[in-house]
Formats: sequence, structure tokens, C-alpha cells
Amino acid sequence: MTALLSLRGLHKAYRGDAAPFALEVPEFDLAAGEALALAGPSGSGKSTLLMMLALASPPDTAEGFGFAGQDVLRLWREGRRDALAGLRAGKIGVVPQTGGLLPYLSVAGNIALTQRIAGRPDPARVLTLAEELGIGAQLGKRPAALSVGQRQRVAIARALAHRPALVLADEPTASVHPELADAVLALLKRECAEAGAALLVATHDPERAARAGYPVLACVTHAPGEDGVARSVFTRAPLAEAA
Ligand SMILES: Nc1ncnc2c1ncn2[C@@H]1O[C@H](COP(=O)(O)OP(=O)(O)OP(=O)(O)O)[C@@H](O)[C@H]1O
Repeated sequence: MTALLSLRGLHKAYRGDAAPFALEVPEFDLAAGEALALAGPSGSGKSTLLMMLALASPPDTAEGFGFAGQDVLRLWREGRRDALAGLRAGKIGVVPQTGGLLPYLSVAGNIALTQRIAGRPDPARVLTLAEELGIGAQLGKRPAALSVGQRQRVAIARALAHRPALVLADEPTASVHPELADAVLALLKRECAEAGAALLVATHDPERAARAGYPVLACVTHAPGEDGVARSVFTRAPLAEAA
């Protein structure tokens, strides 16, 4: 199995405040089409990791950062922000923790946004995703006229609309009613599986993720040591390369 995403020796720290924090990822591979939940308590670095995987912020140091056949580390080193933005727009879908929908666009416009940015308009897919996610009747509305759970499903549809290779969801059930949370997680997993997209879901609720069928990778957290830095480590054995 070849890795879609491959991280080696990645390190990111926030030092400038009263509670310095460092994230370490010694090894981490994710295969195309694979789903995984990243679990850790609040402040353990899940969002920090997802933002690096979304190519929105660089690691401080790393030995390797490969994604979709690209050397992301080199792109950051060479300041190739255009290439990073193109990779992000074409191959990554993000479901934010809350919000993120554009209030002046309709539901249909919001879902189609990732297609527009990727340069791959596909109105039929917007309709299909909306139907599958149970928001087909809401396409003409603005986000403000939707329930919180419906908005979350619009964000999921938008993250999938341009057929990304990788979907990153940051606590996608955080603002959803507990009764709906299991369904949202299952639905996200099913939609990604059908689309062949790899999926990483950050969660502080590993039991819920496991119930929805996700393998769970829990981070190891270390309280501040003598240097005052709290550390989190996310690690996972590398994938064996296909013969
Ligand atoms: N821009 C920043 N500047 C300084 N420190 C930051 C910054 N962003 C995050 N941190 C710190 O990094 C640590 C990890 O934060 P992060 O948001 O990644 O955790 P999380 O696991 O996603 O938390 P939550 O579950 O509450 O969303 C926290 O201690 C946080 O205060």
C-alpha cells in the first residue's frame, strides 16, 4: 500500500506565550481511501496537526512531508505558496470545527465553492451530495436559515464536492446535537469511502469515533518538563510499500 500522506520527524512549537507547546510526529502514514480518527484532549495539538496537513501552516522542522506525490517540505522551504495553494485547492477538503460557510452564498453556492476554486465545476455532484446528506431541499437557502446540524452537513458536502484525495475534519460534531453526532461521523466516513478519499477526523471523543467505525490514533501527551514545554506526540507505524 502506498502512502497518500507521509510524515517523518515533524516538529512544531508555540513558544512565545506563558504555556509553550510542542507537537511531534515521529512517523505517520495515511493510505489513499483510508479513514482514521485522531484523538487527544483539548489543547493536545489536533488542530495544529490538521492545519499543517491542510498546507495552511508549515512545520518548524521535519525530515519528510510527502503528500500526493509532492515533497511538501521542499515547497515550504522554497516558499512555493502558489504550488501549496494549488495542491490544497485541488486535493484537500476541510470540514472546520464550526462555521466556515459564506453567509452571502446559498447552500448550493457554498457547496460548489471548492469546485470553483479547484476549477472543476460539477453541478450534478452538488445535487447528489446534497441529496445524500439530506440537505437537498435546502439548496436555495442561505446558511443563516439552516439548523446547526444542516450547516455541518453543508460543510461536509463542500469538503467533498471537488473530489479531494484527502478530507480533514476538525471535530466535525462539536456543534452538532449529541443525537446527530454518531450519524454525522458515519456519514462522513461513508461519503469519503464512496469517493475514495482518505479521511482524518480530529476528535476528543474516541469512543464515539470507534463506535462510528473509525480506527483511533490517540496522541501521547507529556506535562511540561523542566523547559516548561508541554508536548504531544502523534505517531503511527509506516505503511509497507506496495511490491
Ligand atoms: N497560534 C497559536 N499561538 C500560540 N499557541 C497556540 C496557537 N495555536 C494553538 N496554540 C496552542 O497549542 C496547543 C495545541 O492547540 P490545538 O488547537 O492544536 O489543540 P487541539 O487538540 O485542537 O484542541 P481542541 O480540542 O481544544 O480544539 C494549545 O496549548 C494551544 O494553546
